[in-house]
Amino acid sequence: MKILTAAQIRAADAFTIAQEPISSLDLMERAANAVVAWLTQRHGSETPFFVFCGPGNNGGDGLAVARLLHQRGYDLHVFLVGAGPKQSSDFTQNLNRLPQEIPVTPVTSASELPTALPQQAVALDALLGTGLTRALEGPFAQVVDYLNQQPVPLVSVDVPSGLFTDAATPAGSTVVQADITLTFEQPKLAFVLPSSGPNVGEWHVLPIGLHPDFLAQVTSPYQLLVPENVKKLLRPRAKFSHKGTFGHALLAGGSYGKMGAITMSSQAALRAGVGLLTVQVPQVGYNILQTAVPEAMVLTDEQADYLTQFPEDLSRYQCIGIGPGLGQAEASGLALENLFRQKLPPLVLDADALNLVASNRQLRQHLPPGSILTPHPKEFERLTGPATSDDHRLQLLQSFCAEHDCYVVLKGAHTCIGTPTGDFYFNTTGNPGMATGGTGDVLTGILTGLRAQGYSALEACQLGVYLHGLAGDLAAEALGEASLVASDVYRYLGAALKKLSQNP
Ligand SMILES: NC(=O)C1=CN([C@@H]2O[C@H](COP(=O)(O)OP(=O)(O)OC[C@H]3O[C@@H](n4cnc5c(N)ncnc54)[C@H](O)[C@@H]3O)[C@@H](O)[C@H]2O)[C@@H](O)CC1
Ligand SMILES: [K+]
Repeated sequence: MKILTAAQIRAADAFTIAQEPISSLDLMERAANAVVAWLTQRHGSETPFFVFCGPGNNGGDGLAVARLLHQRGYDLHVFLVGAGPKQSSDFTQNLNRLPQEIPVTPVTSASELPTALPQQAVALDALLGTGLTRALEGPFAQVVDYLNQQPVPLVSVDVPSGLFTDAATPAGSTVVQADITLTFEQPKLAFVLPSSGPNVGEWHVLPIGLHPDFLAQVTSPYQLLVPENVKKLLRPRAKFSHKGTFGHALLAGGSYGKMGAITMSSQAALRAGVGLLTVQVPQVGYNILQTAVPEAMVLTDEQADYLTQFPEDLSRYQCIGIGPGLGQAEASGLALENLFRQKLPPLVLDADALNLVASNRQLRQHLPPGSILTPHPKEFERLTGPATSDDHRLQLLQSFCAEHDCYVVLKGAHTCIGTPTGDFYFNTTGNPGMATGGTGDVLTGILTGLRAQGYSALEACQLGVYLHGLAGDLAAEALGEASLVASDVYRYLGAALKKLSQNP
């Protein structure tokens, strides 16, 4: 699903209005009906709604929602901020349509607001949407500060007011802290970025029938990974297939005290469906691997406690995953340098393999093209230098992937896949329970297992990241978020694969 800029959304509105054709007032009515359908499914008519409207079309949405909720028997209170000569015509028309029984309070300062909203109420933020051009101040900022302190659910219409959708929101500015954001037709970039995402709360995309021709032809470097698209990547297993059909993966890593990491990667690669798995570990890992992962073949290093070499014949492997539990011994770095000089199958690099690459210019310069790197933000910044903002981090991601012709899976609440072509894919699965040691090792195993099966680097990233989060979601559903551990993620990988393949 494409993530569009505010300007593209305006163009989509205009195209729909001209081509469907539909008046902008009726399009607003459609948007308002979608919000009302969502709200009335979750709140009975005993819930009073307090609707805070700005002077533009976002405020117009709020007024239309207030009228439609009133028609359904809800108790409504409307507050107007900034209304006057600059109000939009659809706002004015909806204000004129508002039934007289709904109390309307113009607000020029916080003193005109009720001391506190009743606890059973829901507050609706329809102050400003995608038309935001500057940080909030004056009565807008005062009302937002007030709303953020109210002990009631705060639902933002389209966008939390004060949040810029596709540019950085100035630090320290006043922004609605929404519990829920009901956004129209397409998600916005700010929703998936770490500094702005928390303001959006739980977000839902409400279709309002923008013209499909426009949505099909508009281009955006930013996409969301949604099940409808990810599912198409899955390859069914043919009846006459055998273990050779599903590739042979090599995982390399582990060191004294860190054998769990490579063990979990191994489990994950197997659960991702790889046909054969060999694991290269220091000697300390031999018994551990053979016992914990009987399905894997194990090769041991000359060294007892850390890796100093890779197998000589690499031609039998369709993918090599390196890094989980590797450590940063100098000899391991030298082994990587030697490896990068050879003709290699596709690589997946994680954890200490990334730290070794970050601290060694030779390694960075000879990064094999087409590699998949899976850093968390700190590991990423070791590779690229510090990012000063979310936007800057995306720029660094784009230039790193282009320069090294590689795929970077930047891990986070909405993991972002950067590609050599400059396209970005944001994940939609996963939960805070996965913020626990070892889930990254599981991801490395999944990506290695998928790549070895013949999925392209981009397919493996999309499918792997999505399934990893989905497995975590299924695990959290069964076990709760707090006690979720990394091994639960690979244990639920089969269920995730099944769920994705059955998705309608
Ligand atoms: N036909 C359409 O265009 C549709 C628009 N929709 C709604 O329209 C919204 C966009 O509406 P608008 O473009 O009218 O913009 P907004 O309602 O977001 O903002 C209104 C106006 O406020 C002014 N403004 C910007 N920053 C401000 C600030 N910091 N303080 C005070 N005023 C400020 C600007 O002049 C802006 O045009 C969307 O977010 C969505 O809610 C929906 O009704 C769907 C259909
Ligand atoms: K809003």
